[in-house]
Amino acid sequence: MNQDQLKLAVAQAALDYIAPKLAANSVLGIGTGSTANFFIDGLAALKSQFKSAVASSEASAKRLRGHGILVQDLNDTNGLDLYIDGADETNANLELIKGGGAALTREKIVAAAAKEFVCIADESKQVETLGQFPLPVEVIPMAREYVARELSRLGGTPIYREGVITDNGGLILDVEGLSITAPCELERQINQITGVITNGLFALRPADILLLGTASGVKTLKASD
Ligand SMILES: O=C(CO)[C@H](O)[C@H](O)COP(=O)(O)O
Repeated sequence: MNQDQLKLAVAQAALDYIAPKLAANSVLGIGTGSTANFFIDGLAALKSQFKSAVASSEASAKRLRGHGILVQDLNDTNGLDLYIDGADETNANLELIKGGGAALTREKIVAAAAKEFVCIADESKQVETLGQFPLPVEVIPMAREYVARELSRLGGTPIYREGVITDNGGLILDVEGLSITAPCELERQINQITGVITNGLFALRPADILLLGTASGVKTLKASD
């Protein structure tokens, strides 16, 4: 199976996982990226079984609406039942790096508001220690170089993702060369830097369940399985 086939398989597994949990008033948080897109396309068939979706990006909102799924503003909901999204990296604790698609801040907000976070990823995303994938950090534009200097002091090499402006008007620095052995601590530390909107570590709010696409089928993993 190639990577796209693995992504499709985990998207289908996520649809099977959430289907029995859906109710007429369910509001779903929906992520961003190619794996999430497979999920959104499959979700169209279930649209009569839940109320609405809150999207973690304008791109996902557009795709959801294209399938006739009602998209709500998070502020108009009373929280989310489930959040389904991909990841750039995951470790055994289901701590993640996200933000390869520059949607990390809204993804983190949607994750925070959700009762259950279902992560869907192919096996290339599984690592022992987070940090092989450069850690995205969203910053206020005028703080870009200041934040970059502070991130260098933490031992990383920040690279400005040129030409990218997030849905929030922020910029992205991708921090290379980090070996993240204490993800919660680093997540807090980076968020303390003035000018940082948020960073792509999902350790303080990790996934609750990981559906991992492997050559031998989709595995269902919980933290430290
Ligand atoms: O965090 C994300 C977007 O900001 C995505 O979940 C992450 O980049 C994975 O993307 P893909 O499913 O295309 O591999």
